Amino acid sequence: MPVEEFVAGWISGALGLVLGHPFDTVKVRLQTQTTYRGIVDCMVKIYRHESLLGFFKGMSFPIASIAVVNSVLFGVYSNTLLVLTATSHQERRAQPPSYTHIFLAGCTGGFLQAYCLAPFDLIKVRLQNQTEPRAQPGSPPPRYQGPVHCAASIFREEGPRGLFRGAWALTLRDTPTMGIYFITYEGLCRQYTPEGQNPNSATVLVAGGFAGIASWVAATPLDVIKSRMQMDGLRRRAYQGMLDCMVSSVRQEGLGVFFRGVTINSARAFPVNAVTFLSYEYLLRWWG
Ligand SMILES: C[N+](C)(C)CCCC[C@H](N)C(=O)O
Repeated sequence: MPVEEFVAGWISGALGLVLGHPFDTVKVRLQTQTTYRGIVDCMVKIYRHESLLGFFKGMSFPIASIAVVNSVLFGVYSNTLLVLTATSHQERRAQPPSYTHIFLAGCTGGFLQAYCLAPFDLIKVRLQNQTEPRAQPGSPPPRYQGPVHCAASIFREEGPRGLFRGAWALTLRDTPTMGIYFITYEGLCRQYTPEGQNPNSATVLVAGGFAGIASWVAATPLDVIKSRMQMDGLRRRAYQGMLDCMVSSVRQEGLGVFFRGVTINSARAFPVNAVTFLSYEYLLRWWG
């Protein structure tokens, strides 16, 4: 099994992640809290109240986990294509796989990475939602002091299954939308590249950026439900399950609730995924 794809997936994922984390914090807050009037209001409040560091809450864990998550995604994607089409990464420019195969490989990668991502994503969301400023003498400490403390507290208070809260919603969110992700990327690359050649950097950046946007727009409704399920169970359970969460969110906030955070998600998705695909492609060409 070729391993370069796993390593390239890891490095490219980490580069994209740091760039996108501040957007991600704003997104999670807009989706789960009602105190902010919009993107700008949320940014100003985070900055005033928590300083620049507020934007980077919950980042250390994703950085550690992206090694597993993004390498599973890209590694499984590429190796599934190898099984389906019997072509290696190097051969795929000359013999491009069909869109059905690309979609299936993307869904497989998305499905498997969702399980690795679930506990890390839960901890990220819980930490991002702590609005307390940095510890000051005399002020009560925040509920979770850091990722490890957060994981241990969830384990203690909500049991081992608590670490997988929201995992179902996450899997449903990622399986089809990772198919969309790779189809959009390949489709745009093929559109702007003469047959048999490698796409140039500008094409890779733009195709990667739009792949990120397309898959995130499709993923946003379940992303909102996922974040809410993850925050549930902190004090008392508000939702009986995913369906109940959907129904009561729509009842209280209208259908628009499914698109909370879509603007900020797209603004984040373009640079993050442009950088992810560019570094992925170049690392593989460089090794290959
Ligand atoms: C499938 N879904 C839309 C959830 C994600 C697609 C892009 C994944 C990328 N690592 C990012 O963080 O943007």
